[in-house]
Amino acid sequence: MNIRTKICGMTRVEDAQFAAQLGVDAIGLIFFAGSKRCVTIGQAQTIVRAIAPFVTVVGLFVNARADEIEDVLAKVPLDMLQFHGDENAEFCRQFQRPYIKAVRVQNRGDIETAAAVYTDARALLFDAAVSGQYGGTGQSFDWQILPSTLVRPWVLSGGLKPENIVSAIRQSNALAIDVCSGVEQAPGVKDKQKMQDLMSAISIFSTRSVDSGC
Ligand SMILES: O=C(O)c1ccccc1N[C@@H]1O[C@H](COP(=O)(O)O)[C@@H](O)[C@H]1O
Repeated sequence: MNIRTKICGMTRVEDAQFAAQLGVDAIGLIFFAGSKRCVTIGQAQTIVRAIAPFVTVVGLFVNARADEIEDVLAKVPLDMLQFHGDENAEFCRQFQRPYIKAVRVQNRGDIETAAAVYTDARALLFDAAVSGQYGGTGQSFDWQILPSTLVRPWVLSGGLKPENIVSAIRQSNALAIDVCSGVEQAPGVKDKQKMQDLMSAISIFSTRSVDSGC
């Protein structure tokens, strides 16, 4: 089992490049003015140009207008969209891009409802529910609330950090994680050591072999 990993809220080229070198599967760029990690189109273009191909670039939006998202898509080559607000399925599916829908989890019903509604989402992303905030809170939720089987691919998120990631994966059986504030030294400024510690911690789940034998 290899844990698919996204590190979100990149604002600096050096952080995105370092994450890519560590082997993350995806980086997230936040286009939401309410976030301390919000990037301009110019910043996003610079980051995307600087990272290696085959690292998925995810654009995160919160209740943006469709024309705002189209404008970003016309200028920044995003591979995937992440909707972290109150967007409905019809809205999410209009952009001809795979999308992730964030669900702020309070109870198991939230998960079941989202799975029934966002039927074409590439994945659901389960985050903590914090009153008045959409995400990036550093808060986790009760991982044991997650059902043992779920028909849709899903991503574990919310308050994940090097210190709790192994326990989070063990308790939730997550195959994919999204980490933002837990690997920062300040909002939008990633911490190299924390990113390294995170990737090192999840490497215990890796089944990738470096055996060069034929
Ligand atoms: O990070 C933000 O500023 C943010 C703002 C608004 C919506 C989502 C945001 N980030 C996403 O929130 C989750 C959890 O973040 P954290 O690890 O608890 O800090 C994650 O998916 C981020 O992509």
